[in-house]
Amino acid sequence: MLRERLDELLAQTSLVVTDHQREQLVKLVQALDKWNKAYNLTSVRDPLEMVAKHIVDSLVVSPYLPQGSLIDVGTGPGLPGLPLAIINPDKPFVLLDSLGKRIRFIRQTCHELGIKNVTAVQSRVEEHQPEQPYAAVLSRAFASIQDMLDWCGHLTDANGAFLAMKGQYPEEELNALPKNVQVRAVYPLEVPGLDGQRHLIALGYADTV
Ligand SMILES: C[S@@+](CC[C@H](N)C(=O)[O-])C[C@H]1O[C@@H](n2cnc3c(N)ncnc32)[C@H](O)[C@@H]1O
Repeated sequence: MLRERLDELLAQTSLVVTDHQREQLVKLVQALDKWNKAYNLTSVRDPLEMVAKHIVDSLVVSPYLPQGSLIDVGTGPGLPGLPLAIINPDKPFVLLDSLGKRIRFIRQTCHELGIKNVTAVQSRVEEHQPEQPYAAVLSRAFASIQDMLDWCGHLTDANGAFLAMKGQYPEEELNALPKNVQVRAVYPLEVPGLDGQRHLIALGYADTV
């Protein structure tokens, strides 16, 4: 059932996802379902619903990821980072959350699914000191855009991007940003299986580009 639902939804996108990656994505849903009972990882309880709400909703961001390393801040149980890492196995991902049980879930799942391009970090984002600046800082359901910029500014450099996944177009949030913040792009996202609007907002600092 899970595999059929995943195939049905992916067929409505232009994403290229191999058979092996589809198997890993299904196993990720099964792991979320299993661990959710003890670890309360997500309020979505029905694994079939997770396919659209968590897996495909994460994957649709893939075409907009830049070259280089990415950090998913406030990743929770690895969303959107784990699905994206599965379909981009050559791209390095850091998945960061302050809650230990979520990071334990990510590490165990990477081990069981053979995911090699993920480093899971337990830390408050404000305290995380990267060895190298990340090419992009990504988040879903993490914070307001202003808070994301305030808390994550040290994670990237002049060329870096902030990629915020949002539902409705966040007009008020964007209008309230200071002048040195540049909205570089707004991508409306189509998520098969989900009603309602989804947007990816790409931001940077205007005086550093
Ligand atoms: C609403 S959840 C979203 C999880 C996931 N991104 C998703 O879309 O399902 C927000 C997550 O951000 C984490 N978080 C909140 N503030 C944080 C901080 N300052 N540093 C690191 N993680 C934080 C929480 O522990 C939580 O797992």
